[in-house]
Amino acid sequence: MTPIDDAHSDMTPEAASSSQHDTRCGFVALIGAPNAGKSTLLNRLVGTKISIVTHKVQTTRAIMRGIALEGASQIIFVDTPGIFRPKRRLDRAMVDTAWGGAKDADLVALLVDAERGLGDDVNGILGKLADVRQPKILILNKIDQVRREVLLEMAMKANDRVRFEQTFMISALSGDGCGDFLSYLAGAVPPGPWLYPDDQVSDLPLRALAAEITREKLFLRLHDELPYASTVETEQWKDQADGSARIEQTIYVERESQKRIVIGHKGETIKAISMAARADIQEMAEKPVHLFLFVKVRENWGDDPERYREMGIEFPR
Ligand SMILES: Nc1nc2c(ncn2[C@@H]2O[C@H](COP(=O)(O)OP(=O)(O)OP(=O)(O)O)[C@@H](O)[C@H]2O)c(=O)[nH]1
Repeated sequence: MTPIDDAHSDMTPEAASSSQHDTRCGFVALIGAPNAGKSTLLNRLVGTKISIVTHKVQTTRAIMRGIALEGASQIIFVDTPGIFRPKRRLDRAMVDTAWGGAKDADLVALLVDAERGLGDDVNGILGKLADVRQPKILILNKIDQVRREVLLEMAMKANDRVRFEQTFMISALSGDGCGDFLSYLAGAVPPGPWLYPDDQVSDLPLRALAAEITREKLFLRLHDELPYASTVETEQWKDQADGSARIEQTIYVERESQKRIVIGHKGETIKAISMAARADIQEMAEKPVHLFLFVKVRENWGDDPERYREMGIEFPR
């Protein structure tokens, strides 16, 4: 018998039967080094494209949430920006945001790229995790690439350093082990009413998601030429009478030279970015989309705290 069943045993039969339908709801922070696979896992568990996966390291800046439903449980994921050694001011803000997300959550899940193993970055995170009070879960990801013995040794080493409630071995890419992880979370989040209607998979407004999609296309196309400090904002989203949406977005870069790169020869680059983004935004919005992209220079963008705040990043007080 689970503790919950015990608690019900002295209730009236009616109360006991209605409480069997009691819901659970909680926040799970996904913590991990850049490229550990957080976005891939989140996309899989939530079943819709919410967090953006790119091969560019450190692209997940703002905290994004995806909501998974499993049985009577609603699991709200807080996808954190990559935790890594801060260099610039923006980077430090990202790290603080990531740990802030962890402290507000009911559970903290550390996702480790098992292919890379327990390097300096993961060891640093393990050191900090020991001070986190919430129940902690270890997830070794990319098991499709790693031998079993290596995985077991890694799991043991990590568990020696931090008291994890549970260790999961998964492949976010193939889905192996992801269902077990989700079932575990469904039972681990606290009893309580759902915070979001069940058809709502993300609390990010469509405009922000649309901006993320364009930013993904921008990075996929220009990964080596553009600093990740470039950003995209949806300035206007108009649902039109014919059922389509007219969307205007601005790509902000730091220098004139970057503006030229984004636009490309005869506008070819921006056209390609726009076409790719439009296709994905259309799919997300489930309606035809007319996308208009503008490129503007915003100098010293990376040092402007107001910009971070708009992205949900707060500086420590
Ligand atoms: N082989 C393999 N590759 C994976 C797996 N999970 C993720 N990847 C790949 O790892 C890379 C990084 O994945 P992301 O999901 O973007 O990583 P992230 O942790 O969100 O990265 P940041 O946003 O930089 O923090 C991508 O190329 C994924 O396709 C897996 O289970 N197996």
